[in-house]
Amino acid sequence: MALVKLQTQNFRNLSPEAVRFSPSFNLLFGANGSGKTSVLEAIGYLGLGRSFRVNRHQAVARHGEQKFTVFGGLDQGRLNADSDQASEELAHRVGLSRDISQKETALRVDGESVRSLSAMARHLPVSVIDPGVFDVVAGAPGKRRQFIDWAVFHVEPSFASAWQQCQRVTSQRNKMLRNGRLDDGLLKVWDAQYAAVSERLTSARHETFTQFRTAFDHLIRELEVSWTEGLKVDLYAGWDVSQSLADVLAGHREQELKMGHTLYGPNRADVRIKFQGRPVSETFSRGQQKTLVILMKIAQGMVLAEKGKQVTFLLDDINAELDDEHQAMLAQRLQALGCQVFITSIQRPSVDHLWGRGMAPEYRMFHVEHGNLIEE
Ligand SMILES: Nc1ncnc2c1ncn2[C@@H]1O[C@H](COP(=O)(O)OP(=O)(O)OP(=O)(O)O)[C@@H](O)[C@H]1O
Repeated sequence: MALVKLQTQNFRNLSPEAVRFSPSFNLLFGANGSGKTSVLEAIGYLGLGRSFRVNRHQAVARHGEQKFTVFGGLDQGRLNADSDQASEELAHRVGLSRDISQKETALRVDGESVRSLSAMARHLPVSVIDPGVFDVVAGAPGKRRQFIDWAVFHVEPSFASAWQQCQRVTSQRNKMLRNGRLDDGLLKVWDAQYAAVSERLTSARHETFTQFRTAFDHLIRELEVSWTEGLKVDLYAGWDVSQSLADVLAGHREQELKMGHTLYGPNRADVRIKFQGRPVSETFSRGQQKTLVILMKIAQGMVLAEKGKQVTFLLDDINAELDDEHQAMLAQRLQALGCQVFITSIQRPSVDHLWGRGMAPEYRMFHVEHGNLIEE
C-alpha cells in the first residue's frame, strides 16, 4: 500500500486541505518550522497510532483545540500496481481521531470503526528515519526489540496477539515474583504459560530476523560499503536458547525471586550489532551509524516486499549527518526497493544529484510554507 492522500484537521500547524502524494517519491522542502516534520508525523500516526516524536497526543492537537483528525487514502502502491500514477480509486481509507480529554483514540478503516490499532496499522507499514534512529544502535535493548518486532508484526499475522498475551502473562508473573511468598504450584502454572507463549513469539522473531539478516548481508555485499566489513548483527532471544525457557526459569528461580521480576524471556531480547566485537556506537561515526540504521531499515523493507507488502519510508531531514554520496546511495537503494518515500529537507533538493541526471524516479515535489503544501 502507499499513502496517496492525506488530510488532517487541527494537527499542529498543518492546513486542512487534502494533499495528493505520489506512491513513489515525495520531496518536501521548506524553512524551519514550516511543517515538514508535522506532515511525516501525521502520516506516521496512520501507521503507528502515535507520534514518532512526542509521547503525548496533546502536543499534536493545534494549540487551543481539543480534537485532531488524520485521514489517509491508500492505493495498491508500486509493488502491486502496473502504473506509478496514483489512481483516483482508493484501495483503503484509514482514519484516526483523538479527543485529548479522552483516553481512547477512534480508529476507522474503510468507514468502519475498528478497536485494535493493528487492524489499521497493518495497512500502512511506516518506517521512520529521524534523529531517533540512533536509538537503534546506541539506545536501550527495547529500541532494538521495537525495530525487529515492527517487521515481525507486518510479516506474521499472529504476532500481535502473541505479543499482547506475553505482556499480560509477564506482568502476572512479575506480580507473583514481587510478592515473594508464593505458591510454587501456581507459579509453575504461570511459568508453563509464559514459556509456551514466549517460545511462540521467539520463533516468529527468529524467523523474521533470519530473513532480515539474509537481506541485510546481501545489501551490504552489493553496496560494497568498506566500513561495514567486520559488522555482525545477531538476535539474542532473551535467554540461552541451547536450553528450553522452562528449564532456564526453573534453574533461576531464586535469582528471579530476589530481583522480584522476570529476568529471562522475550522481554530481554536484543539485536546485537557489533563491529569487530565492539558496539558500533563506540566505533562508527554519526553518519555511519545513521547510514547503517537506514540500510537495516531498507533490509526490513526487502523482507516485507517479499511478502508483497510495501513500506512507506519517512526520511526527515535527509541532509542531517549524511554527505552527498551517502544521500545518493540511499535514495537509489530506496528507488530499487520500489517503496514509497517521503523526504524532507530545508533547501529544495536536487533530483539530479540524488539519482543522476535523467535517472530520477517518478516523484512529486512540495514546498511547505506555514503548514501548506504547495506542489511545484
Ligand atoms: N500543537 C501545535 N499547534 C500549532 N502549531 C504548532 C503545534 N506544535 C507545533 N506547532 C508549530 O508548527 C510548526 C511545525 O513544525 P515542524 O516541526 O513540522 O517544522 P519543520 O518544517 O519540520 O521544521 P525544521 O526544519 O525546523 O525541523 C512549527 O512552527 C511549530 O511551532
